[in-house]
Amino acid sequence: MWLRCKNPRSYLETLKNCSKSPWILQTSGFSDTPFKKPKLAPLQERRMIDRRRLCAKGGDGGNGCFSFHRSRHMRHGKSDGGNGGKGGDVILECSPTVWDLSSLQHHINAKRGGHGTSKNKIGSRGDDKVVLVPVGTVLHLVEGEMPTIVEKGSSAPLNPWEIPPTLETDPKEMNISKVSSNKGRKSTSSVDLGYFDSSNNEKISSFEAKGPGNGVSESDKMEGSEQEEEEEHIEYNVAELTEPGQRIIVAHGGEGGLGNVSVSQSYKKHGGLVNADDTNAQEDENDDTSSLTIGSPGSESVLVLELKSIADVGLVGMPNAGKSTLLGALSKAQPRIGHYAFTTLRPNLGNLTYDDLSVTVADIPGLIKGAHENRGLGHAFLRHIERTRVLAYVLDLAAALDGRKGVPPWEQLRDLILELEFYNEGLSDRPALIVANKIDEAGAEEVYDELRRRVCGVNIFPVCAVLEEGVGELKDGLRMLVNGEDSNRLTLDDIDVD
Ligand SMILES: Nc1nc2c(ncn2[C@@H]2O[C@H](COP(=O)(O)OP(=O)(O)OP(=O)(O)O)[C@@H](O)[C@H]2O)c(=O)[nH]1
Repeated sequence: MWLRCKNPRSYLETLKNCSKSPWILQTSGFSDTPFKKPKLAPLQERRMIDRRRLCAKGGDGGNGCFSFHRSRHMRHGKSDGGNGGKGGDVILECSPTVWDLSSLQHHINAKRGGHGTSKNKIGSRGDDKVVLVPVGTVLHLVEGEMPTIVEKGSSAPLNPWEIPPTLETDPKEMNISKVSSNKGRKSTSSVDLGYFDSSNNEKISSFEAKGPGNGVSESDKMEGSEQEEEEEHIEYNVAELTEPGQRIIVAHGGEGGLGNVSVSQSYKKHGGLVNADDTNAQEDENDDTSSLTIGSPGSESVLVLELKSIADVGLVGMPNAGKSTLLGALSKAQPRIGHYAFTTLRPNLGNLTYDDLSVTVADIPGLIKGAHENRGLGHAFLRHIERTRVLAYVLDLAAALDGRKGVPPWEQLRDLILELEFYNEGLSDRPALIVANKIDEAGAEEVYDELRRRVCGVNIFPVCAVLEEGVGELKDGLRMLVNGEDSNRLTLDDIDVD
């Protein structure tokens, strides 16, 4: 039986019911095809995003409360305003479930801390904003504080009712005092500020910067000329997220303001307040310390996140050389395989297991001549090769056979090395071997012999990835490379093109 629906709502209702009944649905157009084909996302949208700019802002601290306890018997009661809560941090967490940076927002703000209230109630701590990033994310700092990594320390619980220490009048120490005053509430959170004292149950250390710009203090930056300030100064590789579960704070929450309990304790300590019940004294206190009750703003930072795959072996080759097929033959990975170029749009990872060793293999999207000038899929993927220990050049023996438009394997090899070197000098300088793929094709044997004559210095493995022929020998070759038993490298001098 056919159903006819003109109203889209009733169409949906009918669609729902349709799954329960054997009836066939016909849309208002009365076409023969009952359902429309889902639209595929355009190619641009499916591309891997492996570089993203991120603006992070920690939550502002909550304000301290200025209140006095009053009752029928006590007209001018004691101070009872609680401290404001600390703002939340913006945290990046390394997760193996995330493939690329496409799900990352450009602006990330953590929640602000709650305000303190009367009866000495401390404001709630602002929620942290935890953002998942892929394994192998590298951070470059454009603006703001250096990120801090979170190291789990002793899990001894803190007393949440610990009374905050009094305020120091020294403005330099004041900040530290304010941080310490949050110790009681900190125990509820897994992460907190980097400058907590060692008695804390979590110790957070600053990252050692690896780039040339490291060590430049804030004051040094301020001294720079105006022109320099206008230019974007990036500190490269300030931190790396390489292990699942690793966390890093990129923007700290602001400290909560002091409630008048903490303020008046300090006042008494320094002789400013003689009698807490004295109204004039309370007014003086109000004037001098009102600024201290305001929570400090959360820190801000601008970062560039860059994804670099981490693998032991990188499969490098021209499009259609058979890299994905080879990855499937070497490991249990099931990458997309197609007879057209650029089937692989993002690096695929596979695990190659030996009895005593496990090796990660990355299938890097195809490179073409001019990739470093952003031709083909561009040079975005060349950065993944930086994070591989050894290289396997996958060459298509059949690319130039039978009048096909491809180039012979030795030219493929030369172009690949040139692309790597154009992108980053020395990128090809790592232990390597050659996979001569598609040996099953007619005429490929002769091309293979020619390849052996023209290329020296590294091992060449004839392979048919589709039929998994020669894969066992290749596995042994890769194992020797990863172990360090074979450290042969390939240079342009080893290739005879003409
Ligand atoms: N005859 C033959 N064909 C192969 C062999 N290996 C792969 N192919 C075919 O070559 C085509 C390309 O294979 P892919 O594995 O997608 O190649 P790729 O290098 O990953 O391609 P990109 O994704 O464009 O980088 C497919 O049609 C495969 O079936 C082989 O050993 N012999």
